[in-house]
Amino acid sequence: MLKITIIGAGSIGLLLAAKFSIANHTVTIVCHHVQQANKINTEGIEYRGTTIRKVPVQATPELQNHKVDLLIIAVKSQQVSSVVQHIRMIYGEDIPDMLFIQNGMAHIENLKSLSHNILVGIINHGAKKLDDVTVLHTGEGTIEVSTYQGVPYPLHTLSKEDFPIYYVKDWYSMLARKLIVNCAINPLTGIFDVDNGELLTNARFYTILRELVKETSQVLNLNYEEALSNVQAVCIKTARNTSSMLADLKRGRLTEIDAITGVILKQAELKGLDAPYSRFVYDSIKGLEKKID
Ligand SMILES: NC(=O)C1=CN([C@@H]2O[C@H](COP(=O)(O)OP(=O)(O)OC[C@H]3O[C@@H](n4cnc5c(N)ncnc54)[C@H](OP(=O)(O)O)[C@@H]3O)[C@@H](O)[C@H]2O)C=CC1
Ligand SMILES: CC(C)(CO)C(=O)C(=O)O
Repeated sequence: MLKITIIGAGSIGLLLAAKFSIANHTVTIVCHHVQQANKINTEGIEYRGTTIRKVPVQATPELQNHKVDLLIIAVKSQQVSSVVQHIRMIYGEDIPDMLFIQNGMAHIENLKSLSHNILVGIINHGAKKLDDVTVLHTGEGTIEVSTYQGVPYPLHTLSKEDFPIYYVKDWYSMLARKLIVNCAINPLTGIFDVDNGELLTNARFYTILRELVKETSQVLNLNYEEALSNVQAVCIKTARNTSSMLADLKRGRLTEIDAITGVILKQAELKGLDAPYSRFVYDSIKGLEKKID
């Protein structure tokens, strides 16, 4: 059994903490606020999926210099930079193996200064934090992980039949595949205020979705047909999901648009390509964020 510390007690942090604790791993979750840590320590985490379970989990408001097998960084992309600095401050050079699970690709910039064992992953689950101790598993899927650098702890020990984790050889193509999904689904659901499935069932939205997939796959030099069928499959599988971007807008929070569409716009500029659909959705989401201010 592994010793795991999870930094970030939001939707994904709570989901992973509950699932790994149910599987008998020793999990500590680092919360941003002391009240949440206290609540988890007294009440545990309530996992709501096909079953409902109260799971005892240890929580702390401060990352501690404990030897663990794996440090999972489950914060939003824009929070990774300060979390990495904090990890360095607490652990010095003796940092445990780390797993970063953010959407998009912007967090990769923050990993370049580290010379430690690093895994990156993509989460194909839907999760929603209902309150400090309750997480709703809104869409069951898989987790894919890949080695970004070094020789991290083999993750197959964490994989379970009902919560599978697959190893992927090439981290870049794994993240690029997910990036196209997020570039297409997240901003459009945010702009139109619809669940993921409606991007397929509404013919006008679907036309725009296809153009976005065409444009982003061209910028990333990936096959359009494969990318489109992957995006369609995710829309079907997560048809009733509120995307994380729409959820952030509804909660009055900044979105991960810079880590998602922002990356495509930078790549397009470097390659001298036009990306008008991406530019449009980027500015639209930034405009919606301003409305929240
Ligand atoms: N939710 C989902 O279904 C999916 C999410 N993802 C990706 O997973 C990542 C995490 O998403 P999600 O869990 O939804 O995000 P949330 O915003 O729900 O969770 C992030 C948590 O990290 C906390 N946090 C921020 N900074 C720190 C810090 N310095 N120390 C400790 N905790 C901190 C936040 O606290 P506070 O709220 O106080 O800022 C928040 O509780 C994102 O990149 C997202 O795109 C991918 C697929 C699906
Ligand atoms: C796969 C998808 C689009 C599921 O909603 C997601 O990753 C997100 O919402 O950020």
